[in-house]
Amino acid sequence: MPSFLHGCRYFILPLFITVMALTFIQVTQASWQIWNEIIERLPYWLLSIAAAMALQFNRSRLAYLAVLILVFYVSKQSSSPLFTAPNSHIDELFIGGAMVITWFAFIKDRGLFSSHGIVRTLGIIICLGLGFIWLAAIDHFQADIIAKSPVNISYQALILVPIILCFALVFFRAIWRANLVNTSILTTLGIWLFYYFRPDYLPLSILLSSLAVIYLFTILIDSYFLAYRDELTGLASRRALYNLVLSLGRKYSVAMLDIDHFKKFNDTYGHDVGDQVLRLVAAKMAQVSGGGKVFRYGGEEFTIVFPRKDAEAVLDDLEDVRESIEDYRIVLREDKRQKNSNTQAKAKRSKSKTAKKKTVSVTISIGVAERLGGENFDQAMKRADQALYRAKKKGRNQICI
Ligand SMILES: Nc1nc2c(ncn2[C@@H]2O[C@H](COP(=O)(O)OP(=O)(O)OP(=O)(O)O)[C@@H](O)[C@H]2O)c(=O)[nH]1
Repeated sequence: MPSFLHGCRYFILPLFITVMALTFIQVTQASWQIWNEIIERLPYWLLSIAAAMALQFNRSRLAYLAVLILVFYVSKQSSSPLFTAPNSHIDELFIGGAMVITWFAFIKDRGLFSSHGIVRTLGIIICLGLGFIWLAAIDHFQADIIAKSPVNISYQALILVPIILCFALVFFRAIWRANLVNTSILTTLGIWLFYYFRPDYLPLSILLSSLAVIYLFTILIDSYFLAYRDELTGLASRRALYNLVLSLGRKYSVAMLDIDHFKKFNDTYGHDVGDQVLRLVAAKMAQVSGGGKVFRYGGEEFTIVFPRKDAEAVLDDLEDVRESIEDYRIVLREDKRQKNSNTQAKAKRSKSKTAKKKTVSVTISIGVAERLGGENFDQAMKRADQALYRAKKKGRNQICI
């Protein structure tokens, strides 16, 4: 389960913005009616661009959804019998569509032009088919169900059953795995169902164009994070550091931080525990005071840049970081293989849970340097690196200028 902040960023905020934007568009309807002709064409362009971008950035689920929605829009706009025929099965189409969207919430992004592509196409056909089967079953057993049900159950309520189920599944998935793609898929289902229940609230062209814009934003923001965030620790990456350098003034300090004896630590506890420790140490560093900006430079090395500060001024902030890491007792997570062992072992473990909880700790060494007149960032960083080397030489777990 993601943290509250993570959930706000990837789930609550995007949904809130979407609802506010659609409400705003609805309220200001009168002012954009004159653009209707252009607005009706927007979904063709935006959905095609979203599909192409999603494909380019390996977001195949969004690519599929964009194409399916585009086909749906074409069918709604077209007068050809090929497209108007499904419109007489609107309930089936909406239930099937809801199932397709739900299925996409649970599968992974995979190459479109591979065996996965065939499986996904088959899945779409099956989900759409299930919509038809469900309604045929309702038609067939309706009388029986209504007669045997202890509560008064209507035809509409029976249609709602799979829709509510789909929505609940996608909703909880989006909370559990809070990321922009899952939130986009939830929004797709929300808009899909909203159009089914309230088709007159907003034109379809507006709803689908909004979806395309949401997909484009998702791809854009995801790509930004991919380029500028370190995946393991969630800190800004080295590329982001060099981006910051472009906007640094003349006065700043740079600190290089390195976990002590991390090779030994990895060798003793394994690489997975090493990763876990890297994440926790990074989280402690991210709390640095004094306006420091933290980056994962690479491996077990981190960089903190303090704009507009000299080295003396940041010593206390860095000392706080060093101490907080030294004092931090890291509780090791259970090994997955251990978790799967038999129930007897589990019972034994739970009995001595608190007693046997394994904790480890690490220390860091820090080298810090302020920019001297005429120096560029690399030169200042090199001196911070030399200071770090001195801190290691002097016995580690300390700061050197
Ligand atoms: N678990 C894990 N280990 C990493 C990662 N990146 C680098 N390492 C390990 O970090 C260790 C760095 O070791 P060294 O550079 O020899 O330094 P050290 O053992 O920390 O010793 P000192 O720096 O001299 O205190 C290597 O064993 C790398 O494999 C990572 O992403 N995850």
